[in-house]
Amino acid sequence: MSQARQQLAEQLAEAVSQALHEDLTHHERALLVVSGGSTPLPFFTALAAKPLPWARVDITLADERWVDEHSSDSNAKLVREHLLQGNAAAATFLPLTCDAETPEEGVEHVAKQAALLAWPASAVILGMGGDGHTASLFPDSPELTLALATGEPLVAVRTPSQLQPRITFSADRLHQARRHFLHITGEDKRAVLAKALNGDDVRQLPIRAFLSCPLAIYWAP
Ligand SMILES: O=C1O[C@H](COP(=O)(O)O)[C@@H](O)[C@H](O)[C@H]1O
Repeated sequence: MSQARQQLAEQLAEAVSQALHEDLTHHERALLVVSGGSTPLPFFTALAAKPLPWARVDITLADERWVDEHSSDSNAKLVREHLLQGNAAAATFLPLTCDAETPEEGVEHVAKQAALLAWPASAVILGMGGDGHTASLFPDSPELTLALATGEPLVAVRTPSQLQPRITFSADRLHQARRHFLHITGEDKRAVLAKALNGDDVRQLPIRAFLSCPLAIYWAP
Protein backbone atom coordinates (compact mmCIF):
# COMPACT_ATOMS: atom_id res chain seq x y z
CA MET A 1 0.00 0.00 0.00
CA SER A 2 1.53 3.34 -1.03
CA GLN A 3 1.71 6.17 1.47
CA ALA A 4 -0.54 8.27 -0.77
CA ARG A 5 -3.28 5.60 -0.80
CA GLN A 6 -3.01 5.13 2.95
CA GLN A 7 -3.27 8.89 3.52
CA LEU A 8 -6.24 9.08 1.16
CA ALA A 9 -8.02 6.31 3.09
CA GLU A 10 -7.38 8.11 6.37
CA GLN A 11 -8.63 11.43 5.01
CA LEU A 12 -11.78 9.79 3.70
CA ALA A 13 -12.32 8.03 7.03
CA GLU A 14 -12.00 11.39 8.81
CA ALA A 15 -14.55 13.03 6.49
CA VAL A 16 -17.02 10.15 6.84
CA SER A 17 -16.54 10.03 10.60
CA GLN A 18 -17.30 13.77 10.80
CA ALA A 19 -20.42 13.30 8.67
CA LEU A 20 -21.69 10.52 10.94
CA HIS A 21 -20.92 12.57 14.08
CA GLU A 22 -22.79 15.54 12.64
CA ASP A 23 -25.87 13.50 11.73
CA LEU A 24 -25.88 11.67 15.06
CA THR A 25 -26.21 15.01 16.85
CA HIS A 26 -29.57 15.52 15.06
CA HIS A 27 -30.81 11.95 14.59
CA GLU A 28 -31.01 8.87 16.77
CA ARG A 29 -29.44 6.66 14.08
CA ALA A 30 -27.24 7.23 11.02
CA LEU A 31 -26.80 5.07 7.94
CA LEU A 32 -23.58 4.56 6.00
CA VAL A 33 -23.57 2.91 2.56
CA VAL A 34 -20.20 1.52 1.49
CA SER A 35 -18.90 -0.15 -1.65
CA GLY A 36 -17.04 -3.41 -2.00
CA GLY A 37 -14.09 -4.31 -4.19
CA SER A 38 -10.45 -3.94 -3.27
CA THR A 39 -10.09 -0.15 -2.98
CA PRO A 40 -11.99 0.41 0.31
CA LEU A 41 -9.96 -1.91 2.56
CA PRO A 42 -7.60 0.70 4.10
CA PHE A 43 -10.56 3.08 4.42
CA PHE A 44 -12.53 0.42 6.31
CA THR A 45 -9.63 -0.12 8.72
CA ALA A 46 -9.18 3.62 9.29
CA LEU A 47 -12.91 4.21 9.79
CA ALA A 48 -13.28 1.27 12.20
CA ALA A 49 -10.78 2.96 14.54
CA LYS A 50 -12.83 6.17 14.82
CA PRO A 51 -14.40 6.85 18.22
CA LEU A 52 -18.02 7.06 17.03
CA PRO A 53 -21.15 5.92 18.90
CA TRP A 54 -21.14 2.90 16.60
CA ALA A 55 -24.14 1.27 18.29
CA ARG A 56 -26.24 4.02 16.65
CA VAL A 57 -24.78 3.44 13.17
CA ASP A 58 -26.28 1.20 10.47
CA ILE A 59 -24.08 0.04 7.62
CA THR A 60 -25.05 -1.51 4.31
CA LEU A 61 -23.54 -1.98 0.87
CA ALA A 62 -24.16 -0.09 -2.36
CA ASP A 63 -24.19 -3.46 -4.15
CA GLU A 64 -23.37 -7.12 -3.77
CA ARG A 65 -22.62 -10.24 -5.75
CA TRP A 66 -25.29 -12.89 -5.14
CA VAL A 67 -22.82 -15.29 -3.50
CA ASP A 68 -22.50 -16.99 -0.14
CA GLU A 69 -21.22 -14.61 2.54
CA HIS A 70 -18.19 -16.86 3.03
CA SER A 71 -17.18 -16.51 -0.62
CA SER A 72 -14.06 -14.44 -1.30
CA ASP A 73 -16.24 -12.50 -3.80
CA SER A 74 -18.64 -11.37 -1.08
CA ASN A 75 -18.60 -7.65 -0.32
CA ALA A 76 -20.29 -8.47 3.01
CA LYS A 77 -17.31 -10.62 3.97
CA LEU A 78 -15.02 -7.64 3.32
CA VAL A 79 -17.16 -5.40 5.48
CA ARG A 80 -17.28 -7.93 8.32
CA GLU A 81 -13.53 -8.56 8.23
CA HIS A 82 -12.30 -5.00 7.76
CA LEU A 83 -14.97 -2.53 8.91
CA LEU A 84 -17.01 -4.25 11.62
CA GLN A 85 -13.94 -4.50 13.83
CA GLY A 86 -12.84 -2.82 17.06
CA ASN A 87 -15.08 0.12 17.92
CA ALA A 88 -17.14 -0.40 14.77
CA ALA A 89 -18.14 -3.96 15.75
CA ALA A 90 -21.05 -2.33 17.61
CA ALA A 91 -22.60 -1.08 14.34
CA THR A 92 -25.58 -2.89 12.80
CA PHE A 93 -24.79 -4.34 9.37
CA LEU A 94 -27.37 -5.23 6.73
CA PRO A 95 -25.99 -7.54 4.02
CA LEU A 96 -27.71 -7.42 0.63
CA THR A 97 -28.18 -11.19 0.19
CA CYS A 98 -30.58 -13.70 1.72
CA ASP A 99 -31.39 -17.41 1.46
CA ALA A 100 -33.13 -17.07 -1.92
CA GLU A 101 -31.41 -18.82 -4.84
CA THR A 102 -31.32 -15.76 -7.08
CA PRO A 103 -31.32 -11.97 -6.65
CA GLU A 104 -34.60 -11.81 -8.60
CA GLU A 105 -36.21 -14.04 -5.96
CA GLY A 106 -34.47 -12.34 -3.02
CA VAL A 107 -34.71 -8.66 -3.94
CA GLU A 108 -38.10 -8.10 -2.32
CA HIS A 109 -36.99 -9.64 0.98
CA VAL A 110 -33.79 -7.59 1.03
CA ALA A 111 -35.79 -4.44 0.19
CA LYS A 112 -38.04 -5.08 3.20
CA GLN A 113 -34.98 -5.35 5.45
CA ALA A 114 -33.44 -2.24 3.89
CA ALA A 115 -36.64 -0.27 4.51
CA LEU A 116 -35.92 -0.55 8.25
CA LEU A 117 -32.68 1.43 7.92
CA ALA A 118 -32.34 5.12 8.80
CA TRP A 119 -32.79 6.64 5.31
CA PRO A 120 -31.65 8.96 3.88
CA ALA A 121 -28.10 7.68 4.28
CA SER A 122 -25.62 10.07 5.88
CA ALA A 123 -23.09 9.12 3.23
CA VAL A 124 -22.61 6.85 0.26
CA ILE A 125 -19.05 5.84 -0.56
CA LEU A 126 -18.94 4.89 -4.21
CA GLY A 127 -16.20 2.98 -5.98
CA MET A 128 -15.69 2.77 -9.73
CA GLY A 129 -14.53 0.02 -12.06
CA GLY A 130 -12.38 0.46 -15.15
CA ASP A 131 -15.56 0.25 -17.27
CA GLY A 132 -17.07 3.25 -15.47
CA HIS A 133 -19.49 1.16 -13.41
CA THR A 134 -20.35 2.18 -9.91
CA ALA A 135 -22.31 0.13 -7.38
CA SER A 136 -23.59 -2.60 -9.79
CA LEU A 137 -24.66 -0.14 -12.48
CA PHE A 138 -22.76 -1.67 -15.39
CA PRO A 139 -22.63 -0.25 -18.95
CA ASP A 140 -23.42 -3.69 -20.43
CA SER A 141 -26.22 -4.57 -18.03
CA PRO A 142 -29.72 -5.11 -19.48
CA GLU A 143 -31.05 -3.79 -16.16
CA LEU A 144 -29.10 -0.51 -16.35
CA THR A 145 -32.03 1.53 -17.67
CA LEU A 146 -34.24 0.24 -14.88
CA ALA A 147 -31.59 0.79 -12.18
CA LEU A 148 -31.09 4.39 -13.38
CA ALA A 149 -34.80 5.22 -13.55
CA THR A 150 -36.69 3.22 -10.94
CA GLY A 151 -37.97 4.62 -7.67
CA GLU A 152 -37.60 1.13 -6.15
CA PRO A 153 -34.65 0.86 -3.76
CA LEU A 154 -32.97 -2.26 -5.14
CA VAL A 155 -32.55 -3.98 -8.49
CA ALA A 156 -31.42 -7.52 -9.37
CA VAL A 157 -28.74 -7.35 -12.04
CA ARG A 158 -27.25 -9.82 -14.53
CA THR A 159 -24.36 -8.49 -16.52
CA PRO A 160 -22.55 -10.33 -19.34
CA SER A 161 -19.18 -8.97 -18.18
CA GLN A 162 -19.62 -10.31 -14.62
CA LEU A 163 -19.49 -13.90 -13.42
CA GLN A 164 -22.12 -13.65 -10.70
CA PRO A 165 -25.60 -12.16 -10.62
CA ARG A 166 -25.79 -9.10 -8.42
CA ILE A 167 -28.06 -6.84 -6.45
CA THR A 168 -27.63 -3.08 -6.37
CA PHE A 169 -29.23 -0.05 -4.82
CA SER A 170 -30.86 2.00 -7.55
CA ALA A 171 -29.42 5.34 -8.65
CA ASP A 172 -32.45 7.05 -7.11
CA ARG A 173 -31.88 5.51 -3.68
CA LEU A 174 -28.15 6.29 -3.78
CA HIS A 175 -28.85 9.87 -4.92
CA GLN A 176 -31.02 10.45 -1.85
CA ALA A 177 -28.02 10.25 0.50
CA ARG A 178 -26.94 13.44 2.25
CA ARG A 179 -23.34 13.15 1.04
CA HIS A 180 -21.57 11.33 -1.79
CA PHE A 181 -17.92 10.31 -1.92
CA LEU A 182 -16.02 8.60 -4.74
CA HIS A 183 -12.98 6.59 -3.60
CA ILE A 184 -10.66 5.56 -6.43
CA THR A 185 -6.96 4.96 -6.95
CA GLY A 186 -4.58 4.60 -9.88
CA GLU A 187 -3.92 6.36 -13.18
CA ASP A 188 -6.31 4.07 -15.07
CA LYS A 189 -9.27 5.13 -12.93
CA ARG A 190 -8.25 8.78 -13.12
CA ALA A 191 -8.39 8.47 -16.91
CA VAL A 192 -11.86 6.86 -16.75
CA LEU A 193 -13.06 9.63 -14.44
CA ALA A 194 -11.60 12.29 -16.77
CA LYS A 195 -13.50 10.70 -19.67
CA ALA A 196 -16.67 10.60 -17.58
CA LEU A 197 -16.32 14.29 -16.72
CA ASN A 198 -15.94 15.04 -20.40
CA GLY A 199 -19.27 13.66 -21.58
CA ASP A 200 -22.90 13.05 -20.72
CA ASP A 201 -23.91 9.53 -21.76
CA VAL A 202 -24.68 7.82 -18.45
CA ARG A 203 -25.26 4.48 -20.18
CA GLN A 204 -21.69 4.53 -21.51
CA LEU A 205 -20.10 5.37 -18.12
CA PRO A 206 -22.67 4.94 -15.31
CA ILE A 207 -20.49 6.86 -12.80
CA ARG A 208 -21.77 9.94 -14.70
CA ALA A 209 -25.07 9.51 -12.86
CA PHE A 210 -23.33 10.76 -9.70
CA LEU A 211 -21.01 13.49 -10.93
CA SER A 212 -23.34 16.28 -9.87
CA CYS A 213 -24.60 14.99 -6.51
CA PRO A 214 -22.32 16.87 -5.49
CA LEU A 215 -19.59 14.26 -5.39
CA ALA A 216 -16.43 14.52 -3.25
CA ILE A 217 -13.67 12.81 -5.21
CA TYR A 218 -10.97 11.03 -3.23
CA TRP A 219 -8.24 9.91 -5.63
CA ALA A 220 -4.61 8.93 -5.16
CA PRO A 221 -2.08 7.47 -7.65
O1 LIG B 1 -17.54 -4.91 -8.51
C1 LIG B 1 -17.30 -3.97 -7.81
O2 LIG B 1 -16.31 -3.13 -8.19
C2 LIG B 1 -16.30 -1.76 -7.84
C3 LIG B 1 -14.84 -1.31 -7.88
O3 LIG B 1 -14.00 -2.29 -7.25
P1 LIG B 1 -12.43 -2.15 -7.07
O4 LIG B 1 -11.94 -3.54 -6.74
O5 LIG B 1 -11.85 -1.66 -8.36
O6 LIG B 1 -12.20 -1.21 -5.94
C4 LIG B 1 -16.95 -1.53 -6.47
O7 LIG B 1 -17.15 -0.16 -6.27
C5 LIG B 1 -18.28 -2.28 -6.38
O8 LIG B 1 -18.91 -2.06 -5.11
C6 LIG B 1 -18.00 -3.74 -6.52
O9 LIG B 1 -19.16 -4.52 -6.38
